[in-house]
Amino acid sequence: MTDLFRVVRADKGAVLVLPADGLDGAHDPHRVTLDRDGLLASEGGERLVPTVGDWLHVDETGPSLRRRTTALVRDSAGATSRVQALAANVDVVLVVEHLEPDPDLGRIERLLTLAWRSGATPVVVLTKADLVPDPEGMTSEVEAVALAVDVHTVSVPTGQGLDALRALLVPGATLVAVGPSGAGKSTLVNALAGRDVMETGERRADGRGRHTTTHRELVPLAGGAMLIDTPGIRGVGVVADEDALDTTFADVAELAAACRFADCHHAGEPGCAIRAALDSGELAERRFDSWRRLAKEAAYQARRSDARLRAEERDRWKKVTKEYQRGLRGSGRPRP
Ligand SMILES: Nc1nc2c(ncn2[C@@H]2O[C@H](COP(=O)(O)OP(=O)(O)OP(=O)(O)O)[C@@H](O)[C@H]2O)c(=O)[nH]1
Ligand SMILES: [Zn+2]
Repeated sequence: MTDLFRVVRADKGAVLVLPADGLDGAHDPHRVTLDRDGLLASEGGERLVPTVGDWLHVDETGPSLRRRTTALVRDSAGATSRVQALAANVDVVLVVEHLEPDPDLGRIERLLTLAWRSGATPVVVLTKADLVPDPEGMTSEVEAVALAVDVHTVSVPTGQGLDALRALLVPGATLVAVGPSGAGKSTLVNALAGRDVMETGERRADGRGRHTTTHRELVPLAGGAMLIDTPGIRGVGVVADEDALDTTFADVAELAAACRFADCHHAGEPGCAIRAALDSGELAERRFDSWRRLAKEAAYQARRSDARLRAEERDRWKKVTKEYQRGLRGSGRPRP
């Protein structure tokens, strides 16, 4: 017997799963307990921490994670820890940002980089259009930094822009909403689901403190699409790989490629196309700084992950050598 399940929620010691043929929301999820290390075998051979959106294959030999088609990963703190998968097998990443207070362009760029890195398609959703006098003008400002990305401006109370988002909910599609706390992710998920599946800030405006989403959860929608709500991401350690950065900042990458020196630091070298664009106003200082900050993080993460790989390789060899020596001892031959 083989069966396919989808992880709808991942907790510390267990995951909740729904059968692939029962993702219509009519079933109660099953609980799959994890072993003490919280890992599961995967198709690729590695043991992984399961995350929401993962497909779980179960047969006589036990559960095993299917290879992820896409993965939204963030940098987890600590020098030895690996990246943490926030969601897997996602088709569209909704980068949710409020219009009131003012949208944070740097945060949008950061989350777009996270989204591009995942392999899924990013879409920007600007919420609370009902609270600002000029949503169109603000949308244009965001469009100018979200290159090649669709930007939708919505309001849940008025229903503005929701149909355009519903068009993304094609059967079988998985969408994940990311953004800061209070951006309106849960409100949006509820509006798209047509029922209150996630608690929102509104519900506990009763003095018991504002509700904030505390866990990630996959919500199967009636039309066959699936939506993942995530807790507000505060200063996410974006795992910014270079390709993702070059996509988010295609304009900056193009300029940098036109600098006279291939290793230009854009710090006053002759023939620097970036400097020229900053001077002419073609490139905004804010955007350049945002790119530089993320590029620095990417370089740091790359060095750290190299160091980790080297350490793992060293450990592996230590083990191999030890086993070899043990083997020699066992065979009665002299140790080298
Ligand atoms: N006026 C207005 N308020 C909205 C809109 N969308 C969300 N809100 C309000 O904004 C507050 C925060 O919304 P949530 O949906 O809880 O935000 P969230 O992004 O899920 O926040 P976390 O769970 O903390 O990550 C709530 O009081 C919502 O009612 C909107 O389109 N217009
Ligand atoms: Zn330069």
